[in-house]
Amino acid sequence: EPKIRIGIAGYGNLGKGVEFAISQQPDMELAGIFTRRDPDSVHPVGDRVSVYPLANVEDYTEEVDVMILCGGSRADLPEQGPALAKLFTTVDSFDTHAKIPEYFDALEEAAKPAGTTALLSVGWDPGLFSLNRLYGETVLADGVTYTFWGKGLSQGHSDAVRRIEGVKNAVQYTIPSDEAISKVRAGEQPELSTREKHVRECYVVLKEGADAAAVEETIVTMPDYFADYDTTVSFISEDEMQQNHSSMPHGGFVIRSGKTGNGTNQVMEYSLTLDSNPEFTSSVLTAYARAAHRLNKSGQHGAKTVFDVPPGLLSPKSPAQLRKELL
Ligand SMILES: NC(=O)C1=CN([C@@H]2O[C@H](COP(=O)(O)OP(=O)(O)OC[C@H]3O[C@@H](n4cnc5c(N)ncnc54)[C@H](OP(=O)(O)O)[C@@H]3O)[C@@H](O)[C@H]2O)C=CC1
Ligand SMILES: N[C@@H](C[C@H]1CC(C(=O)O)=NO1)C(=O)O
Repeated sequence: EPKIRIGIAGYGNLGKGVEFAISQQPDMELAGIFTRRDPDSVHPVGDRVSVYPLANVEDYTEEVDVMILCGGSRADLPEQGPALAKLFTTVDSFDTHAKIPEYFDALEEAAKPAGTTALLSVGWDPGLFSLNRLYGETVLADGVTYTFWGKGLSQGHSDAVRRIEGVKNAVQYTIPSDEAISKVRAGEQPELSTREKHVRECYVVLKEGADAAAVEETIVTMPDYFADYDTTVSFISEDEMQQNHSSMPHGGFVIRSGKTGNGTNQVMEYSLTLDSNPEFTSSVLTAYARAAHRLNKSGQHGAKTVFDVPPGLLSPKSPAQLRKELL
């Protein structure tokens, strides 16, 4: 079996994580990195990795089996996703939850006629948490589901703030409400609004001469990202950013508490504790790249989500080997 040739579109936290993840896969090789910046300004981990201008990506359709899209969900993927799905089988981590249906349609429109396969919203949320919410609500039909994130750094929210005019650098931490979590764990099945479950803390380095009040207002009112949350914004120096906010831990859990029989209590839980959000997310993207390649080869074209991917396709092991490992 020839190795699956992976391309990376966009070299940031995720792009670097995918480069690491590929090196852990026996059946994959990195065909190249594609960036909108000057390729000479981008320094991969591996010293023999080719870096190309994204503008020339059409020249590489014969060299790449699966392109993993590592751009930002708010400003990059809405344009890059459909454009690249016309050329390649793709996997991305699109996470602007409210816009997933319209993004799905745009990818379907691009991939179907092109005979490519576009796996969208792969990661942990959306992604593995989505799967576990589905398992919970289908297995425990009578019940309630809760998702809590953090305390940790949300890459989607951090990226969204970094794109605001006047912002030089930014990170966003998501903090869950301990009170809400304890009510859920006590089995109280509370009704919780978005605002009652998490608060968001942003740390921002401004560009020279930027208007702090205008940046703060843009953040706290940002639809789909901050408008529904209590959000604080602190302005710090680049030194403070480098000293205090260089690691990207995160995590969280999905919990389904329900009843079976004559009111028997049952609880399902899936949790993550991540020292590196991007490296974990990149590992999910890379496993799903294997599945995307197989789906495409079997004629499954168009847009797909994690709900459409049989789990066995993620594994480098044969179906026969997996069957031996069911228990
Ligand atoms: N579904 C999920 O569970 C998760 C989803 N995500 C998603 O992943 C997205 C990407 O996150 P992340 O990798 O942290 O984003 P980054 O900000 O690190 O990178 C986004 C893009 O910005 C460009 N870039 C990166 N570094 C620089 C730089 N120093 N100067 C200029 N441009 C730069 C790159 O494009 P180029 O190389 O072309 O310049 C890159 O593709 C997030 O927006 C989020 O939506 C993240 C985590 C989990
Ligand atoms: N997509 C998130 C992954 C999780 C984290 C999160 C949040 O903190 O709001 N929501 O979903 C990310 O970009 O890190």
